[in-house]
Amino acid sequence: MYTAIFTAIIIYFLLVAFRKRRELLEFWRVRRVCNEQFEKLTGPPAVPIFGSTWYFKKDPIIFDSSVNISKSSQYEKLKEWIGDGLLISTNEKWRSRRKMLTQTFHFAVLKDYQKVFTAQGKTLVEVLQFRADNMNPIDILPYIKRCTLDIICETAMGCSIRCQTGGNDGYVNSVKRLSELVWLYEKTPLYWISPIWYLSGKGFEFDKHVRSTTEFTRRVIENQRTEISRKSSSTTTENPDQPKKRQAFLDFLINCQELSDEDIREEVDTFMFEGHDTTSSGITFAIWFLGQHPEYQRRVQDELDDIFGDDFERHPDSEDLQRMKFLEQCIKETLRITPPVPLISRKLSEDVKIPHPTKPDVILPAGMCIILKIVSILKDSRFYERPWEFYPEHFDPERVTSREAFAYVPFSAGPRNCIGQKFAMLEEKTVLSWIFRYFSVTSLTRYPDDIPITELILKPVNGTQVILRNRRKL
Ligand code: HEM
Repeated sequence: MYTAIFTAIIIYFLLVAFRKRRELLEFWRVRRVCNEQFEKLTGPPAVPIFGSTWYFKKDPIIFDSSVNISKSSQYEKLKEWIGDGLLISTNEKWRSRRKMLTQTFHFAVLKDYQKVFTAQGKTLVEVLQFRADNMNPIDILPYIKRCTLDIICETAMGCSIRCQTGGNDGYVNSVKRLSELVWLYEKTPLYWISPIWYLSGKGFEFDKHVRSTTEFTRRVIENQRTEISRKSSSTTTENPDQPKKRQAFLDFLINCQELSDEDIREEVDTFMFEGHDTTSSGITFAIWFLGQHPEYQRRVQDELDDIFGDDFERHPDSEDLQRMKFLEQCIKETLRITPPVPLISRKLSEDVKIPHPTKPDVILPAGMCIILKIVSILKDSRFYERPWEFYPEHFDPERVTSREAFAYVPFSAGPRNCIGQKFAMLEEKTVLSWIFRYFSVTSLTRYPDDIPITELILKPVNGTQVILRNRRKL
């Protein structure tokens, strides 16, 4: 019996090795070159440490390379869900999509999205009002997450799933569970063996959620196509008195006509993934930090009171948002200490030469996967005088102008930087302005005691327990 099981396992591994023979040969070649190169470096032989990631900024290098733009195998599981869209694709496909999609973040389009941020931010504070003035703390993260999900659904797909007020739990839970399962897969090498992934039940669960989210997106695309063609064949002229419907990201993709439904599905799901967990982490950490620093919170509230007085209903417009300068500094400082995307990785398409200060150059060979540790770059004491503290003064205008551009990379940098960074900053500013107009916040846990942990997106290990007090007399 045992011999049979053992033989079956051996046969399975031999078959896998045969199917993957090219990858294995490539792996041994890269490993041999790396070992030769690493011998030139100081440090324990088994753990080659490349000095500081600062090397990657200099000369050849990775961030601003227009050649080394391919993502590593770490993104493969994610690909089964979001497909080969802008985040994962490479070479010509990525270049043409990037050019096309850049238009959807044009200033005029962002202005339309801004209306969604404002409306959903207002719903958030209305929901939270029922939890304020209560001595029991709440974990703020799930509330913010539902708000950012509502925002991304409406801006990306033009449909409202109203999860802040209890709607469409199925889709929301699937998106949440998929992010968890992708991370679990990445950090557990045993799950990379397909039978173990499926025998554990996780594989089937993952496939089920992939089916349900992608079917949801496909249905929305189909409905939107029908709506667009109904309108174009309709003979009735538009009523000029009726407000014009906002264009969603999806409308733009459908109107492009170069993309198939599956191409559109990939891009919409990529935006759904990249565009809500990241901003919910950024907003939550900002609330948490300001709740630990009453002096900075007071400054933010003074700035907001200067803009809105005691009017709690007025929606912020672009001019108001531009005036929230100190709030912006706090958002940037939060993204510095706790960057929602702490690590990114690349598979090198060509050799990269790294000049070594005392020894011959080090060569990172083509084919090697490297990790860029954004979270460490942002704590470099050469550029931040208090690297481990929440200190929004790091973003005083005179300090910013004297700093190297590549020292601040929460949105990555170079050609593969985050296409949604302006969207994200506007969204964070709008939602946070509602929160601090309505509430004073006290955080019950402190940084660094409550350690931010790396999942796909950074999160505080014990959640974000806060107490909210209404600033408005009800
Ligand atoms: C605070 C919020 C955000 C942070 C910190 C962030 C950070 C990043 C980072 C570090 C990358 C590079 C990833 C890599 O190289 O693997 C990236 C790429 C990307 N982000 Fe964001 N992001 C944020 C919000 C958003 C939003 C709101 C959207 C969409 C609405 C978005 C869409 C994308 C896309 C599509 C890419 C791939 C771009 C490409 O490869 O050309 N992100 N983001």
